[in-house]
Amino acid sequence: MNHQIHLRVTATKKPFVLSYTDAEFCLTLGHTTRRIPLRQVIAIRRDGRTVDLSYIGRKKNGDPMSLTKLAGIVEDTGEHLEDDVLDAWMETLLHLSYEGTGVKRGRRLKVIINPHGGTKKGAAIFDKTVEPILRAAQCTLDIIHTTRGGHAYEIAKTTSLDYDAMVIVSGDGLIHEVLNGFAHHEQPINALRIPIAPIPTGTGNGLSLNILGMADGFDVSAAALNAVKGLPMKVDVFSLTQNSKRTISFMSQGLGLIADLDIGTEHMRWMGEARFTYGFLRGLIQFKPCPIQLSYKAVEFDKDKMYDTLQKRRETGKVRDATTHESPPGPGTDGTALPPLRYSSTDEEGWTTLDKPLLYLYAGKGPYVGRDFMAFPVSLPDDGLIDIVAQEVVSLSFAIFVSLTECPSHLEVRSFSPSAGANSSVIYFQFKYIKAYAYRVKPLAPKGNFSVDGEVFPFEEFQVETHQGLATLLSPHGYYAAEFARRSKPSA
Ligand SMILES: Nc1ncnc2c1ncn2[C@@H]1O[C@H](COP(=O)(O)OP(=O)(O)OP(=O)(O)O)[C@@H](O)[C@H]1O
Repeated sequence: MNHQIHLRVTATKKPFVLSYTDAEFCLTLGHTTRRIPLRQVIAIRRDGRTVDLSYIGRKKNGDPMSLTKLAGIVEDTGEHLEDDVLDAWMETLLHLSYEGTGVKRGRRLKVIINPHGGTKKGAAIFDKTVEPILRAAQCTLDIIHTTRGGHAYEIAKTTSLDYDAMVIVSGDGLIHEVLNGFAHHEQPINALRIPIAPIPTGTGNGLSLNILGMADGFDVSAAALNAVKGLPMKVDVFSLTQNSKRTISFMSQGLGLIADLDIGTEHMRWMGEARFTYGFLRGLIQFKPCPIQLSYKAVEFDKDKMYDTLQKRRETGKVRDATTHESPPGPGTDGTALPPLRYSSTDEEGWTTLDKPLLYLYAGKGPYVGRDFMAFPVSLPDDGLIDIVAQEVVSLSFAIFVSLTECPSHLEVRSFSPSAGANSSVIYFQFKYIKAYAYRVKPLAPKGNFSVDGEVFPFEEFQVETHQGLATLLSPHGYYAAEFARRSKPSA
């Protein structure tokens, strides 16, 4: 169909000319044309000859995304545009914008809002910015505000399974609760198939950064668009077993300096992100080895191979044709139980034990664990592996030297990460970077900090193993959006 519509919006001297191709919606006024990817068009409807169009876009490059609603009266230029032709034109536009990109129209969404997350603005941000987008896209909303810690866990545990996605208006803490609620659902496998779409209003919004990338990771309109138009992306999660209790972790487990940064500076929240810089410097001065023994069932140590696999995944991994989240259950599961654990705490075959003292241990999934902190740069959503970063004490001074020379402008915690920020790649240095099926930690001292997805856990023996593709996220890309460039190895 090759029609154009002339739409006179109040106060414009000339009518807008609306047209589209298979990929873009074009909005022309005079000599200026705005091109909007069809993925960003969320609604068009008419009442008589008045047409309303809604899309998510940026006012200018570099601006955050926002909802634009354009309403005007269709004008005939020469030949009369019949109503049925106009309807067919609009329907084709909607079809290309939804089904054409593999997305069902008018999703049924469960929305969980934590009014206490981050700066406590989640509810207001939802009302002002997110809900208008979801409503404009004619989604059906079932909205609930949490009233206490643990509430999101209970909601997820008992949720009906017929939602197209669960929209979490909060930070990573609530995602952790929801995934654990799903894991305790009477049909855990089916519950974990409900895709999660985070709206970043917490303190730590690592998942949103990984899904949307650094530019849009904190943009609530981009996140709302993802809830409307994102495609299901399978993602691995971990079972963490400690004292016979099994917890689902989706992002990270940290011990030593890394955990001290988060947990050990809780009382300094008033400092904002500066508390991490403070914690890092304090950790350096204290230079405390982390009293643990690490064992792992490794799959890959070669960082070049990891990088190449990452690139290949990004080139070929775009998810298409994923209108539902109903992939078959994994082997041996009928949806009524979590997959059984593959490794016992005494399993030794194929396991390696590291006998060197560590400054910290950080393991997880998803490149970013927080703003500008790319802990696991070559992490893949669904390789069935956990990325483990272990910093040996012996190489500390070299690591600091390298970190600081790589990122002279970032004299803070992010510089100390195995890979820091969007443009650096420090993984070639003295950090041990391992991809593994599983790992276990035995504390060698009674006291220490241990954080799981940012939450405090007891400093006691634990074991972690991966479950490939067990959970589901909504994603615009089908891969983690974090940009990561390899640099050449430093000369010895
Ligand atoms: N209504 C509520 N009142 C108090 N705490 C709540 C409420 N709802 C959820 N919580 C708690 O808020 C925490 C999660 O917050 P969020 O998801 O924003 O993660 P976060 O960014 O890591 O947290 P925070 O902003 O608190 O640091 C969880 O510990 C959860 O139990």
